[in-house]
Amino acid sequence: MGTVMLGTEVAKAMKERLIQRAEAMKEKGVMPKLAILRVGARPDDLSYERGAKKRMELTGMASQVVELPEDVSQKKLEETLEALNRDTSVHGILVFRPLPGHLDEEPLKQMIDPVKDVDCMSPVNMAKVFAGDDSGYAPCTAEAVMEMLDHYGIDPEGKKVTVVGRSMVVGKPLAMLLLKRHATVTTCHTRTADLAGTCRQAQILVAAAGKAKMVTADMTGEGAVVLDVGINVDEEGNLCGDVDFEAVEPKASFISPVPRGVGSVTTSVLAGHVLRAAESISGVK
Ligand SMILES: Nc1nc(=O)c2c([nH]1)NC[C@@H]1CN(c3ccc(C(=O)N[C@@H](CCC(=O)O)C(=O)O)cc3)C=[N+]21
Repeated sequence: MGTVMLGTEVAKAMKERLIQRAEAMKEKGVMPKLAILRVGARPDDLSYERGAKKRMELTGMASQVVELPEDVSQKKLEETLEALNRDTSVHGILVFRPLPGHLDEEPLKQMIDPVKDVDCMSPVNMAKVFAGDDSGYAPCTAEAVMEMLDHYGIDPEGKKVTVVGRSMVVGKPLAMLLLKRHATVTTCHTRTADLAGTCRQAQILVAAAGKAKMVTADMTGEGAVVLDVGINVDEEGNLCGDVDFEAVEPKASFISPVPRGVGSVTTSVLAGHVLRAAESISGVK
């Protein structure tokens, strides 16, 4: 029987500190503000958007959603991002990804102001994550996994950690955050020869592949800590993770659910990044 790692509990613990910091900024005349740039209406984007707006509101900060149609032109998208870069009332910018297929993410990555880049889209921030320099912003979801481990007193130092997935939003940067904390990290992906065996070896197993219920009981070692980063939407429109929770839970020592797991911490990490951006842009703290 595994202890269920509730992201909602972790978020609750982070909330007071965020409120205090936001309050201090507001007393100095700065209202920290997040701008979300969304193209189209993917269900996972909308889920994140709901969570992020709620978290900003609960911690006393502002948010604004800029919505562009699914078929928006590259030019219009770039102009919109430029305008947010220049807007002095905006401290953090989050561009939902992946973008629709006809759009090119590359110029946006180069363009976003690294200081406002609260979800690590810019190569400047990504390079910092890889260098172990925490003066930039790591992707919020990758950092949320670390917050979950810390909250539940699980130290990755010296442990065998397997990360399933190598995306630039979670898998790859998370491997770097874990390495910084002295874990022995294995990254698995679609071409990994013995995926089940590699996962079974892990003391901490992180599922970030984006494939519903792909982590099964036979892939989980006895007593493993299992973190589910997957945000999938099933046929009925319900959120579900990358882990088959029912089957894996009896073998795990700790396991995070979806929803109310890592995703609910992601928005708290995001709110913290917006605060840090507001502090550095306005020069007050
Ligand atoms: N640049 C970028 N970075 C991302 O990290 C990113 C993205 N684009 N595009 C969309 C996906 C999806 N995603 C979620 C994060 C938190 C919740 C979340 O807070 N979920 C709540 C439920 C919220 C609700 O549905 O009301 C929960 O799990 O309990 C959901 C989805 C981040 N993504």
